[in-house]
Amino acid sequence: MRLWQPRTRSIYRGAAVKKERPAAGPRAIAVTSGKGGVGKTSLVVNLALCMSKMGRKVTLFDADLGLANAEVMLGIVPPYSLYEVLYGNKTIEEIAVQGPLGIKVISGGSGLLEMANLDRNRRQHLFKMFNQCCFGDDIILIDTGAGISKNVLGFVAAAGEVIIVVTPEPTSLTDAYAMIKILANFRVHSEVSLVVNRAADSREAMHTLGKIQVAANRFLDIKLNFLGWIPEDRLVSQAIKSQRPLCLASPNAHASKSVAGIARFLLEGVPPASGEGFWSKLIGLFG
Ligand SMILES: Nc1ncnc2c1ncn2[C@@H]1O[C@H](COP(=O)(O)OP(=O)(O)OP(=O)(O)O)[C@@H](O)[C@H]1O
Repeated sequence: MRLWQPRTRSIYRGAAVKKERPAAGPRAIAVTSGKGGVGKTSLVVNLALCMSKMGRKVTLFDADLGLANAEVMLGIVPPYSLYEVLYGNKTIEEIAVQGPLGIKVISGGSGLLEMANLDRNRRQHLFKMFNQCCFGDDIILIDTGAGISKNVLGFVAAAGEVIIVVTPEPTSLTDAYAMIKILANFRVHSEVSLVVNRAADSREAMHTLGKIQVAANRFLDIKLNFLGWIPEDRLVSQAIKSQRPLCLASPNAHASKSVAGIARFLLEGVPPASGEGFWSKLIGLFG
């Protein structure tokens, strides 16, 4: 499987160009944050649904170790996780659960911890199963979990694109910057995309973006792409409480419209170059 490299684009949103999916396989996008609780899972879930509404075949890989929040937000209960694939004779297809609008959900669960202990044959086997399960997809969205652990960085490194979610809070900014710094210093990605969540208004969003951009320009060799901002919206919390994703429960909410805009931008931007496949890279990194 091959996947796309991050896009080259200025920090400000520009004219969108229709993007075609490469024949070789899905585009893998890791969504991460540095700090926890900034709205990463909420973005992944709603992005997946918006992309599905736009006619794309989407797999959501819940790689948030121990916190299967994406499933809770979607109101689904996958009976199995990657653990049963590794130790219980299940295939990835068997553990994948159909979510709303036909999105496919793969739960990493405790199997994520076991990936580091696989021998060569089992790694190859797992890679083949991932490929079979996701080959026909357009997009794999990965909810990586927060922090800068080996596990999170493994998923971020394996994906062709990375989105970092940041809020205007100083702690979120600091942690997002720390993540960007690691990606830049270890040359994991030459560019990353940013989404500012929970901003009071566009001014606050731009201010937040500006702070990261100034520091990155000064100290880091990495390109930042701005995908958009999502306002503070009480309907986000209501949707989570009712376990009905925001863009389905309240498609006209401000936050829903913002996520839909981000999905459009991601799908209709400039086509990036192909790269190595997400699953093979991931399994190599963990092996
Ligand atoms: N735009 C928003 N407006 C208001 N509240 C929001 C918004 N986005 C997220 N939240 C709230 O923030 C909380 C955390 O959201 P979420 O679980 O998506 O974050 P996370 O970054 O995935 O967290 P974790 O690090 O635990 O995985 C939720 O309770 C949600 O209601």
